[in-house]
Amino acid sequence: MSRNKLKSEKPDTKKPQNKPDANVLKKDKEAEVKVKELVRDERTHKVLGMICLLLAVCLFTAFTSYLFTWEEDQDKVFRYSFGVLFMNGIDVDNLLGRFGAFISHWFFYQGFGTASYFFCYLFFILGINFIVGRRVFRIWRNVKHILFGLLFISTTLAFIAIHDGFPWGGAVGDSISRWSNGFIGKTGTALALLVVGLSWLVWKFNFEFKLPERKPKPARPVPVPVPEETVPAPPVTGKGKRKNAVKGDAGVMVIPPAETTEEEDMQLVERPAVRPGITYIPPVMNVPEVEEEEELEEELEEEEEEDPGPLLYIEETVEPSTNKRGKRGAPEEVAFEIKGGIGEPEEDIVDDVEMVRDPVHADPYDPMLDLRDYLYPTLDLLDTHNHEKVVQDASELEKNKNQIIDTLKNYDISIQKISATVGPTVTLYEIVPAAGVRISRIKNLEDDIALSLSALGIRIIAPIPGKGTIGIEVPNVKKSIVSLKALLASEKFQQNNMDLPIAIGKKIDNENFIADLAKMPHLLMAGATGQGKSVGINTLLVSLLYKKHPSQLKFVLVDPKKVELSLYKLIEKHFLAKLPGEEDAIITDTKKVIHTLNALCIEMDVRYDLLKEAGTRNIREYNNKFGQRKLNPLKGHRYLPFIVLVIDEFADLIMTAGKEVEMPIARLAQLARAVGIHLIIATQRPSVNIITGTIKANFPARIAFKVSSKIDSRTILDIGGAEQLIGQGDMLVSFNGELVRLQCAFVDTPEVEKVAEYIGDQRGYPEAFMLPEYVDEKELEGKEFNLQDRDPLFEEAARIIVQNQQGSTSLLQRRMKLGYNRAGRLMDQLEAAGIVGGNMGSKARDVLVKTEADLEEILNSF
Ligand SMILES: Nc1ncnc2c1ncn2[C@@H]1O[C@H](COP(=O)(O)OP(=O)(O)OP(=O)(O)O)[C@@H](O)[C@H]1O
Repeated sequence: MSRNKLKSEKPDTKKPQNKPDANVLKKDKEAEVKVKELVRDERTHKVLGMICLLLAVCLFTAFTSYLFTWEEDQDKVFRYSFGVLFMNGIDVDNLLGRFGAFISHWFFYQGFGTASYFFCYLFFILGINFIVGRRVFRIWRNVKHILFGLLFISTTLAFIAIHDGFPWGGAVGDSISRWSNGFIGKTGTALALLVVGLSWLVWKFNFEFKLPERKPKPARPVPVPVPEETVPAPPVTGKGKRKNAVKGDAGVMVIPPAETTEEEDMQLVERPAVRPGITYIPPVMNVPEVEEEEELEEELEEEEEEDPGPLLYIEETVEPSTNKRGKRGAPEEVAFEIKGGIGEPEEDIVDDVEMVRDPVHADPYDPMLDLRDYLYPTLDLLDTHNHEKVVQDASELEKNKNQIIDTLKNYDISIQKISATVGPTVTLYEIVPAAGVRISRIKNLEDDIALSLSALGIRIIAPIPGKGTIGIEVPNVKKSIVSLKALLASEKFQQNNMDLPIAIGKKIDNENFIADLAKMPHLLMAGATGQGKSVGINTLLVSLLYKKHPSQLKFVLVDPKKVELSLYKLIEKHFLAKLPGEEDAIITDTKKVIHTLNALCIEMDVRYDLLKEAGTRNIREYNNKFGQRKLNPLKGHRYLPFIVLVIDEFADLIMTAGKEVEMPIARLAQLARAVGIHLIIATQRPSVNIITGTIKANFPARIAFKVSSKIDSRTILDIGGAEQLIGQGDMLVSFNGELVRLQCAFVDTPEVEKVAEYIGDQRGYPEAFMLPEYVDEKELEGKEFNLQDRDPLFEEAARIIVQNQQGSTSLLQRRMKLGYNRAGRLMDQLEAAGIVGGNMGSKARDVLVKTEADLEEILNSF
């Protein structure tokens, strides 16, 4: 393996003046990072949690003991005040000794009386939240309740037990009660307390003060065409109500179609959300099965909106309606309220869990919360690589310019104007030929001009697309390195909104070339050995690691050379995907490559099914919808991370496995972009038997490092030129119909190692992302099965297939949560039992049994 070491790394002798300052800054930043890490550290939270719980228990013990010992201890606390804490000779009866006696006296007598127990509760919930690591209790809401409780209960108790020696309401309750007695009298205070207490209960439980409805008299003969009572608004606040809305038919508010008058129709036009005669179904959680719903309720109960799991979803079934009386206010109110809830700051949400649980009020699902503490790698892990500003000798420029002019003159080509753009490794001389000079003439003289300029790597671009000029690229004598760090620090990289941003390199005009791999949508790289391919792959992978969260991206790494990508093993539990049961996430064995590629095809098919069911066209829309909880995880929906497949030495694979590798790659390349699977394929030998027509046709974005022949250049880019590159990361990128010369960004192996370690040291998922199981059809073929040895899930699978009239293995996988192997075996058994037809390749099998009754008959006959 080439260790990607800079060939000419020199110690930096000329340190700039301001260097020490930069170091100071760096250290400060590190210290800050450490403090932040400490504050975010799970263990710090757990320790804090335990301290809070200890405080809660101590206070509870001291308070409870105080109830029985206050008379004995009060004198001593009065007499010695703070001294009671420190004077050894004082005997107190409180279970927590002098501390207990003092603290309880302080809370009860000087504070809030019995309401002080709220403090135990406060420390308890803080402790639980810290220990569990998520907000089991909502602190702000509880603090509001506690404050109210402290004031209300202490005042009420002080008011009731005004003459009792025990400090029921403490000094606070006593003061408020006395002030109120003086202000509005005892009766006024009693009434005020009653009203406040009742108001709180009403606010909390939202009792209905409805007079019993008059039941329609069934015997009454006169037909009433329209019911008198208005349609109640779909419930959004009461818990029970919402539950009603969820459950089955009862939850779906169906308003019978009604005839409208012309006038009403006119109004309806103005309010397009409400049209006559259409059923209105409030946007509720549409859970298919009651058990599932109950499970969901429990989950939500635990979760609240603070930790949004994937279980909350919304089925988009809102349809407009009206009722006869024109009481469109009811449904509209709901819609209005729902909208109002979206985007409200969480802590400001009115104090009712139900509203929060209303699907539309729920927070969007954020996949990043799984690893919420994840820290993106920092730029200081990367090196600057004696990155100097691109400067070129004025004399070199002058010399080249004169030589170009002279050479062209020798061939009777005169020019109007010449200009130069100095890039990191190459300078572009742009020539405007004199009127009447044919461009093809210059093009034909390419080799002669190169010879005359006696420099390697001259590339003539005649004409430069979009300009009427001719370009001559001449390598610089002194080349500068483009460090990946500089690219990643650029605004273009930091601020972009791309799905999979990759920093590739710098153009000749020093503009950073940053592209979206998701748009490419796949990338083919070729280059002779030692020209910068491995560095190129690292550059791409590292730029993705700097921008993506582990929940958003997974790599499938194929490395037949076994050493190039091994560094990434460290991030297995964060960013890598692998086959179930495999030990190594980085695939080096050809057989396993075939399995992995086929597993990716299955993942692609499953994703397509999910997208179809969700009515979305691509992964972005799908994930958005899932994020808004509109897709039911119980139906197999899940957040889909992007998957980037990287194959480092494609030629090796094709040589050993041929079609078996080519077929799935071609399938993936053709279809996988919409479902977020993207391919980066690199090869040393870009010959036609390796980069076949099918592969080429599906890889519109291609990168060529220096190759050994013009033919190779044509194979990869469809045009010559790559053979004239100068190596060391000099590349041509063909993307969006344009051919651009770039200097690839450089990232050294130790830097990649540091980034991988930085990520690997953090908490990851329990294991790598699992790809679907793949079983070789050939291995299954010819295996007769005895119907007596049916899979225990056979009957369930048969019912699912017949109910859905769809003979698809992925349906079984999703519905029954099975691996591909088992679902495939089940399908074969169903075929043997005559329930489904034969395998039809990528299409679903025919379902031969049409009704469930027929199926039951078959099942009973076994
Ligand atoms: N972008 C770059 N900027 C500067 N130097 C580079 C760049 N890319 C590569 N190099 C130099 O070229 C050397 C070889 O690069 P690299 O290992 O990527 O080649 P390769 O094509 O992967 O070779 P092989 O196929 O034999 O592994 C590196 O060690 C480095 O010194």
